[in-house]
Amino acid sequence: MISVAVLGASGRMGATTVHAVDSADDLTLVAALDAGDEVAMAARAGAQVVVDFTVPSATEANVHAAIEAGLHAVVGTTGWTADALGRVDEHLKERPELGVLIAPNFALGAVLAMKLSAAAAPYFESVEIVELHHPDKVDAPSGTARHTAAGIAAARAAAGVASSPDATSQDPDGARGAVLDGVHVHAVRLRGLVAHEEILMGNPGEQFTIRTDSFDRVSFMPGVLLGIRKVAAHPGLTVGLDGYMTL
Ligand SMILES: NC(=O)c1ccc[n+]([C@@H]2O[C@H](COP(=O)([O-])OP(=O)(O)OC[C@H]3O[C@@H](n4cnc5c(N)ncnc54)[C@H](O)[C@@H]3O)[C@@H](O)[C@H]2O)c1
Ligand SMILES: O=C(O)C1=N[C@H](C(=O)O)CCC1
Repeated sequence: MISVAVLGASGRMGATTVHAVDSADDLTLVAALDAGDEVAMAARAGAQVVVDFTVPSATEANVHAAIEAGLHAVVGTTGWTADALGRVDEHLKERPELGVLIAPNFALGAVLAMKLSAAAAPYFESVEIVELHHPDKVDAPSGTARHTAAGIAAARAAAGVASSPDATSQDPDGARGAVLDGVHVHAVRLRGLVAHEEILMGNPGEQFTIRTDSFDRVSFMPGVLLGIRKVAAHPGLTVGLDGYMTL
């Protein structure tokens, strides 16, 4: 039995996670915490693993507090920078037995979309990303889009592929979107959506599109539960759920 505490338990993802953990035979929910609660309360409640679905401004401090408290952490909150990941990596050297999983997207389709787009990207001249989310989301572009762009850029750099062609010389209003690691990313916020991403790739005469859709937050739960079950067996920092999967 794995004892689990959820941070951000009153939020959309936190509440869904509380329900999923409660419904799993091999997991026990020992604490459902939200803003104003200390992470140390999770340890006092007997948690072995904390799950963080909070806000970008709080998640790094929560992870450091979890490490201090001797807890494994499974993190879905977005907004992580390379510097913040580096600080967690450094902190974990003091507690080498602990695992921290930071996954921008736990939906299995999204994990596959990130993996497949990196595999395909060197074979296409042009690559762009469109991410589409509910309008209550606070960060843009999405963590998933950032991770997707980084994977695509690394794969293209390793293969020596040139930048996507683009003759745009006038874009006073930023219509070409954000550029992350050299990849254009467009963010849509629309009532009715949950979480969606389309990766578009083009060559002369052909287009290849990878699309992943989360219509409901239950789509993230198999990945979250996989993370909770495996985090103790993966000491150190892992970024991306694919680090726990054979793909
Ligand atoms: N990795 C994934 O698969 C995945 C999926 C969906 C959402 N997300 C991300 O998860 C995060 C949460 O999304 P959401 O839609 O549930 O947001 P939300 O706004 O519904 O919930 C956030 C909750 O965190 C609480 N909170 C704020 N500061 C806190 C703190 N210091 N300690 C504890 N709780 C705190 C808030 O009170 C709120 O209840 C976002 O960053 C979102 O992008 C990731
Ligand atoms: O609803 C959100 O917010 C989501 N955030 C993650 C992201 O930024 O990629 C994952 C999908 C849902």
